[in-house]
Amino acid sequence: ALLNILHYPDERLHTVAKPLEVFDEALQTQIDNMFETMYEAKGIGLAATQVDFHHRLVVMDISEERNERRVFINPEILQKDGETVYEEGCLSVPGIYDKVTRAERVKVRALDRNGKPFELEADGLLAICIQHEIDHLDGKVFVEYLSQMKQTRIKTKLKKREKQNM
Ligand SMILES: O=C(O)C[C@@H](Cc1ccccc1)C(=O)SCC(=O)c1ccccc1
Ligand SMILES: [Zn+2]
Repeated sequence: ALLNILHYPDERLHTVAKPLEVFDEALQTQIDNMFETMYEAKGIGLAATQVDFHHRLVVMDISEERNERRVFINPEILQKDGETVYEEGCLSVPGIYDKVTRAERVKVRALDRNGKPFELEADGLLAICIQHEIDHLDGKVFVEYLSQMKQTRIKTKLKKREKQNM
């Protein structure tokens, strides 16, 4: 089922997600609904926070063919190195793209959808996306890296658009 994606500056996007402890059928449904929502919204990642589910769960597919599903549960970044700048977007901040500086490579440990631990060394867009999604789980949206002036302009712009769409 398609889930509703929260739009910035919705306060719920600043919630810090709790670790996932229960691996039941409901979780599998939540994961499948998040993939369906991410693909429909043409995203390459989606954090549970964005669909108002405040547990540490991220789905991702950065492949061109849209057929390489990745699930990260209770993800932790073990190592960061290098620095890279990328023009990011966010499904919770539609139509806004801006440059963000992040670590070029990350080593991440997480659980897969069956609760099995794994470690991954990532670079490129995968590393950027992992950092962007874990920020969401920590209640952080990429626009918060931009200047105050830009953040104010973005809030005003999105507020106006929300009012028009009422
Ligand atoms: O809001 C999200 O978490 C999804 C977000 C993930 C992301 C995109 C680009 C850089 C970092 C993280 C998106 O998928 S936004 C969709 C989009 O604009 C985009 C898609 C592919 C590459 C770049 C941007
Ligand atoms: Zn985002």
